[in-house]
Amino acid sequence: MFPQLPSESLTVPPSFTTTIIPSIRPYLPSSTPFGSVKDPTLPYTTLTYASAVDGSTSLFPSGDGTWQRTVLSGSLASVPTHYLRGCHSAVLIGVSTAQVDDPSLNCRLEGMQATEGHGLWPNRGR
Ligand SMILES: NC(=O)c1ccc[n+]([C@@H]2O[C@H](COP(=O)([O-])OP(=O)(O)OC[C@H]3O[C@@H](n4cnc5c(N)ncnc54)[C@H](O)[C@@H]3O)[C@@H](O)[C@H]2O)c1
Ligand SMILES: Nc1nc(=O)c(N)c(NC[C@H](O)[C@H](O)[C@H](O)COP(=O)(O)O)[nH]1
Repeated sequence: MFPQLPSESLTVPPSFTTTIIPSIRPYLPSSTPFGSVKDPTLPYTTLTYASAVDGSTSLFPSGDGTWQRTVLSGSLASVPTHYLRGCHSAVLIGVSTAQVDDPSLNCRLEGMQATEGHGLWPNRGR
């Protein structure tokens, strides 16, 4: 059994504000001047994921045939995840993630306005 991903509000460590935010700010949608975007008619997209050392993003138990919610990262890694959620208009996930994780996809970072979940996922008939 894996522990649940943390659902409480997340405290921002001072080092995140002083070192991490300045390094990712140039890549955020709100900081990117239209002139540097190749095609401004396309959505500005940021890819974020957690992976194990072998590159896996989730357990897929053989015999079962379904994805399984798999906790790979800790609460410290949740801080940039939620910061990015707060900087984007929507979060796109796979349909299996919606089925297996039932994620809230909101921003629970202290000091950033808490947003309602605003996830999108491909339907593919499910
Ligand atoms: N670690 C993370 O950061 C992270 C993030 C989100 C979800 N997850 C986990 O991922 C699992 C579900 O993932 P999902 O929602 O993307 O599943 P999904 O089944 O909805 O989507 C996977 C898609 O990838 C396609 N695909 C499979 N192999 C391919 C290949 N070789 N080339 C091209 N396309 C291929 C499939 O046809 C399918 O459409 C859950 O267990 C969830 O917990 C992990
Ligand atoms: N950062 C991160 N570390 C992980 O170990 C892991 N498995 C994910 N993957 C995404 C995860 O599977 C969930 O779908 C959402 O992180 C849940 O989102 P909520 O907290 O409910 O808003 N993401």
